[in-house]
Amino acid sequence: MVQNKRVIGIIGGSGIYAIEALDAVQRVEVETPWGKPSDSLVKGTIADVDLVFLARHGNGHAIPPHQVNYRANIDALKRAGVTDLISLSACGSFKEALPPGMFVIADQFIDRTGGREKSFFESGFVAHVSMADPVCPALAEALEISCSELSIPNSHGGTYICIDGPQFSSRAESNLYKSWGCDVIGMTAMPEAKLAREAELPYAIAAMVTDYDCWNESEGAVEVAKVLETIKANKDNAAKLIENIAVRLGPERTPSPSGVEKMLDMAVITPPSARSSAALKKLDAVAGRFLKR
Ligand SMILES: CSC[C@H]1O[C@H](OP(=O)(O)O)[C@H](O)[C@@H]1O
Ligand SMILES: Nc1ncnc2[nH]cnc12
Repeated sequence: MVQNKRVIGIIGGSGIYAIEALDAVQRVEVETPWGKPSDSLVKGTIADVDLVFLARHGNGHAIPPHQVNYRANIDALKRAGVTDLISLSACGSFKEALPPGMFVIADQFIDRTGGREKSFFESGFVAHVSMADPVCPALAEALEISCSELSIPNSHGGTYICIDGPQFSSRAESNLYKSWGCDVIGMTAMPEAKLAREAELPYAIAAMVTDYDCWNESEGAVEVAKVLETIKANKDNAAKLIENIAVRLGPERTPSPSGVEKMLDMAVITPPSARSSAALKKLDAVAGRFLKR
């Protein structure tokens, strides 16, 4: 059964390592069948809405994007009862119309990463989820309305291309991605959004533009110091956005219009007789609803 009580999961990216507005804060260490998440989960409430926060790059930003344990992060949040997942990320921009400080509520992704664990489903339990519309339209719309209400510059829709990093792109790559029509670039939304889908979690992303990548020669190349400066200048906006979205979404939820909460009903191909007990054991949280039907 789809849960009615809402628990908002927030994954904080570069520069977002805590939520100051959280009340009744509890830090919880979690272990998952996929290993340890990036950090302890921080549970709390804002205006009677339950939230669970996770710092994607861990305490002190010690985990680089290509070594984040994305499976453990999504499993841990699912295990903690999260029903709606919002990612906050820093990103580069390919468009003059998306300048630094703009929050891009991306709704499509291009995955250029390799060597990352991208699925919960392995030998003994095979499933193919749809990534046609990877973002929950209701969460994305709520992000847009919250940004607008707070006068945070925002743009709804757009394609986020995810590279492995940790190096920024070469100018040739940057020009290529721009020519593909990508809007923004980052290093973390993949496989995060894929795994959220496999875990039947509605997902949306607010990607804060911090730079123009390097296609825009008049701006020079990307540097971490400049990225951090932009994040610092817009950090209050991220904090206000989290508070506003919690109040807007409220403590009770209705199912996502995307139907993601029942995604596995259409995706699993391995019949019960061919499923391995080892695979099933690891899927107790991620595929719990499906397996208990
Ligand atoms: C500090 S610049 C590069 C770094 O920032 C972004 O991280 P996140 O998405 O977690 O905010 C980008 O993806 C890179 O990991
Ligand atoms: N230009 C860029 N490329 C990849 N990840 C980023 N994160 C912030 N800016 C970025």
